[in-house]
Amino acid sequence: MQSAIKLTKYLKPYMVFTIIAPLMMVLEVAMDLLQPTIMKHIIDDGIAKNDTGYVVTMFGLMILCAVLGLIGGVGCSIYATKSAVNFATDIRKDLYETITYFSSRNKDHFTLGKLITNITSDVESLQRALTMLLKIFVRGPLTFIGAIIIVFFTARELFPVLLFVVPILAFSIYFFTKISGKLFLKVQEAIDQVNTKVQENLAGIRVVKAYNRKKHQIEKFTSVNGSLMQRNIKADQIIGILGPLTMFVVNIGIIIALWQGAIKVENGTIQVGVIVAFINYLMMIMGGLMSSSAVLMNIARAIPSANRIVEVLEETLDIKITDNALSTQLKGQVEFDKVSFSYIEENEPVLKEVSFKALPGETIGIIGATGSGKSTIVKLIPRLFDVTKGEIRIDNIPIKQIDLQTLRSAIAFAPQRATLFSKTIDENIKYGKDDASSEEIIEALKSSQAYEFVEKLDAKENHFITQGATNLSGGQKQRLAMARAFVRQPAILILDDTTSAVDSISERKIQKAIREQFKDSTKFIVSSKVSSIRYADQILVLDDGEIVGLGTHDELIKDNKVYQEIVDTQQVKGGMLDE
Ligand SMILES: Nc1ncnc2c1ncn2[C@@H]1O[C@H](COP(=O)(O)OP(=O)(O)OP(=O)(O)O)[C@@H](O)[C@H]1O
Repeated sequence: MQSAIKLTKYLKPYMVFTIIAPLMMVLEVAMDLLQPTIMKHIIDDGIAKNDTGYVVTMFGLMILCAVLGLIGGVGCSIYATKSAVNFATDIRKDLYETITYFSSRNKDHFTLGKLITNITSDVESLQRALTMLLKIFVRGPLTFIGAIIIVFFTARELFPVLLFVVPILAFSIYFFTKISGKLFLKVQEAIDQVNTKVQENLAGIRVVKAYNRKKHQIEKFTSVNGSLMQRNIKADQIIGILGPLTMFVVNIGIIIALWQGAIKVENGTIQVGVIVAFINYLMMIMGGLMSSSAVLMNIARAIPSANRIVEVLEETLDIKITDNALSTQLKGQVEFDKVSFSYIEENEPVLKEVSFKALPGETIGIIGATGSGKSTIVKLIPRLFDVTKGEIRIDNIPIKQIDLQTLRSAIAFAPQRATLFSKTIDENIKYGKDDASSEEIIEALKSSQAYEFVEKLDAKENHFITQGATNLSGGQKQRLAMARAFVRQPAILILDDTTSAVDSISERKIQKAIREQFKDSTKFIVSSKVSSIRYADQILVLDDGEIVGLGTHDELIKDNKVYQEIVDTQQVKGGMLDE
């Protein structure tokens, strides 16, 4: 419930709608409550006394009430929807923004399936609960209480029937709502599981096919889907009993009212109109109780959603934003000062006391065995993670004091896994620079050796990349990801193993382009291939998170054992593999 209260801040901008909606509903309920009483007067004072004028006047009053009720109902719907939809849209937007600030460590706290459920069905469930709350929460109790009061004053002779019917109705509704609330919670958990399975299976569809695991995956999906079905059936069956049961109780109430009413009419204690009005009010009481329980049920279902939403919104971001951070033009001198880093605090550091200095314009090659920490070093520069110990400085300023936007704008980062978006090639490249001209895009494509294949495509730069870039080869994806980095003309260029799927001739052309076009940028090239970093100004040799060698290729080959070993394993007669 606390989470739901926290989310009420999203209602503030729509307070006017949120207040008007229930007020309009009060108007509708008041008009509805008047109808049976008017009906009673038509029967007892109009029809029974043959007073046509009175009947016509009362019909007019009924129509007026109906119109006012209609205005109230429609108005309530409009304002309730405005409030709930805007409320949900703002929460969805904030959730999305928060998730975009998540570091990998933050993302690990939630599965992708959960985050998608969070941003879609959890928000939807809150929106539904709020709409119902604004529309029906006023209507339910008001109709219920209003009808009881009117019966007490206008049909007191039949009031004892209510004393019998209402407690049974209230207890049945409370009982079934409580049970079904718990069951619907389980349904929501099953929906989460189905979402996670679908997301996992679709993302890994090729692996599933390649390893012939289709049957296995279908079986797993069938199992979670079956569990969702069972839970849905159980919840729906329980809630399905409620409708007929309450109707049965009300019907018994009507029979008793007619029986008692008939005796009293015979005795002359009440008139027929009172019985008609009573039956109407009895139906209203049932409707009021049922709709109140539906709202309560929706609120009960929305509370776990609210908890999950708040959990994401309040996730402590790894990357802390400093107040008064510096926004300055960066030249690109990068210095690591005894930097240690652990992805998981209690685990052994992945980087241990790493120190080096890269001057603007220099090329730094980073080489080492798989898992030695190469990618981790470069991920610390744009603050995808923050160091655990030590300090990174750019242009002698600690990076935590540099405005994050300024820092990241000065860096072009092509990650190890080329990620492209389902947009055209042109739009994907513009991710690197919003206002890149066609000439700049072509230049970047040429530098990354992508131009040749792009030119052969029917739509050229407007070729649409499918989701997951399934319509491109691994090498093509890497070239486009590099073009996106190149178009930026950054102070710091980071290429994290971006040529693993690129042939050696193209790679040499890319290296040449980088040397010529990024003379002033500090360039970090991560690779497990000596041929990719051989001409770097400084090569960092990493072994198990430690720098075990720092120098040029010629220096390291003379006296660094680890580097020599790497070179030896990649050497073929007369030169380097891939050379
Ligand atoms: N997000 C993460 N969470 C936890 N551990 C991680 C994460 N990313 C990497 N690691 C671990 O950190 C260590 C260094 O990983 P890193 O990716 O920096 O190595 P690498 O030298 O770039 O390897 P490769 O050549 O295979 O790309 C590895 O042991 C890896 O398992």
